[in-house]
Amino acid sequence: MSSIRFTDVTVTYDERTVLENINLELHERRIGIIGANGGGKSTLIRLINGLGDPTSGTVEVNGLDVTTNGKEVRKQVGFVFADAENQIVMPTVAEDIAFSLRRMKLPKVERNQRVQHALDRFGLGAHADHSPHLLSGGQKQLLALAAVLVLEPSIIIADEPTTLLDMRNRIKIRRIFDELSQQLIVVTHDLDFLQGFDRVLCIDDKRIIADGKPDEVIACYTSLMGKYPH
Ligand SMILES: Nc1ncnc2c1ncn2[C@@H]1O[C@H](COP(=O)(O)OP(=O)(O)OP(=O)(O)O)[C@@H](O)[C@H]1O
Repeated sequence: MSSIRFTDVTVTYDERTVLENINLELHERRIGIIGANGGGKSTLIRLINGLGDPTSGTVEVNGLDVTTNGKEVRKQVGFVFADAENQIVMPTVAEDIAFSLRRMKLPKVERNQRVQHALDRFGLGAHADHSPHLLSGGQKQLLALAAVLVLEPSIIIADEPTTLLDMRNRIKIRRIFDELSQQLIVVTHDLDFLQGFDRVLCIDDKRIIADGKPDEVIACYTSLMGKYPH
């Protein structure tokens, strides 16, 4: 299993500290991250593939410092954005999935097979030749996941991957996630989705305030939410 290590990580934007002195080792296969809006969840996961740099401290992925080895780390870490629209680069759904495979320089036959498998797996086959921009919000979310999973990265990070999905697709994504052998880190407000995960972290006020099995961390988060004024 892959390994991610945060050592004394602080992130400050315009003199406002968003994460403070985070020390963390992530080895488990399925890890969830929850917490209040604006708490620093996306900031934390973006550090794992160098989408942001720590203001101080280090983040390592499989022994590589992310700040100095960004390119190598990004080959190992697939990132699914919360706004799937950000990930669309090609004129058709099939080409969009194929695009991410280009840099792997696979033989054409294998590339086509992988694209077809991804289209089938995510129920997008009927839309293969359509413009991704014409897909529904949930279908775009499925496409964004497909385009990352097709690369088979050793770590997959997904920022709120189920927000726009109907129940059927949510169950489908959960099943796909359960079948993955890779390490998976999911930021979500969908607490039920985390049942059965190996570890959940709750982030609030710059720090990790709970870290453990889903039930105990969700209980902590629920009680925290109750303390906010309505
Ligand atoms: N590039 C940036 N420049 C300035 N401030 C930023 C930047 N990125 C994030 N922030 C701020 O950092 C704080 C944490 O944002 P972040 O997106 O990490 O929170 P989050 O826990 O993922 O929130 P949500 O649940 O709403 O998605 C927010 O107050 C946000 O405004």
